Amino acid sequence: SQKKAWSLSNFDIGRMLGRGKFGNVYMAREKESKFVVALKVLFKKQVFADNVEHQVRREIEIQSHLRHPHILRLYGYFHDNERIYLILEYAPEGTLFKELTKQPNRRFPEKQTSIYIKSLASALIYLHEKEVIHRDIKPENLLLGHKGELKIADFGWSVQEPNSRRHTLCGTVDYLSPEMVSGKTHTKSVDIWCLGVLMYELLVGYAPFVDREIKETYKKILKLDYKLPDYVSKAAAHLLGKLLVVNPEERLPLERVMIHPWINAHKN
Ligand SMILES: COc1ccc(/C=N/Nc2[nH]nc(C)c2C(=O)Nc2cccc(NC(C)=O)c2)cc1
Repeated sequence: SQKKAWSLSNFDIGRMLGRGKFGNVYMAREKESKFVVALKVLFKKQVFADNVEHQVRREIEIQSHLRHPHILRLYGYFHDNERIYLILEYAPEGTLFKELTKQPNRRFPEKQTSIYIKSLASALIYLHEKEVIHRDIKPENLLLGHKGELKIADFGWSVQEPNSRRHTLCGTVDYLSPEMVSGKTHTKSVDIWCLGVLMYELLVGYAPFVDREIKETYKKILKLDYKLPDYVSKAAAHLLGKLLVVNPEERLPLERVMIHPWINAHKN
């Protein structure tokens, strides 16, 4: 809902938060309200050169209509001759990836991991009700709010369900589901697979199917070839076994993830 027409003159630009392929993200403050946002600047030249204009339009269309505590808000957008500006929620703690690297042994305690996975599952239930598949759930695309709460960001790859990926992949292949590796059309269930890959990575410190060779990673994904270190609890191993399932139909529905004993163990 684009209520007001924004422009760069409405904002004081702060420090750069990070840089992406299509442009950078800056802290910014809206002059009248003093409200702090993140301004994601995309260069039109790069967007058109890589033919991802439809992806940017989709990111704007989808994210601007979403309202969920664990989904980063898109408040609005505007453009000038060279750039497209996305006015995004500011999450002070940065990416989950950065937080992961700061942990001892680069992995989270099981209780903290279960809180992140529960937040993600509830956001994915909301997204799936809106017929949106995210498809790119990984630590780099998850941000942390001021209370350390998780926020799904970067809807550049989300699509209306069902869909077959149109574009060549960029970034890691570690999160690819078997159906995406074998180029089959995929459904919302791809996000349940990614939830399993993320759960593994947060508990262990690296992704389950990681390998130096991409082809080896593909083979491991298709054969479900991963090892669980012995410090992973039985309850966590049980849930992982229900998420990392080759057949999309047999993956544990997100509603069942929400009530799994490991997810609610921290309740006591
Ligand atoms: C380098 O240390 C950092 C610490 C915190 C941040 C916070 N970023 N917060 C954001 N709120 N809304 C958006 C969108 C963002 C954002 O895109 N951050 C971002 C982008 C690219 C890289 C990173 N890197 C890290 C380490 O967080 C953060 C960004 C960088």
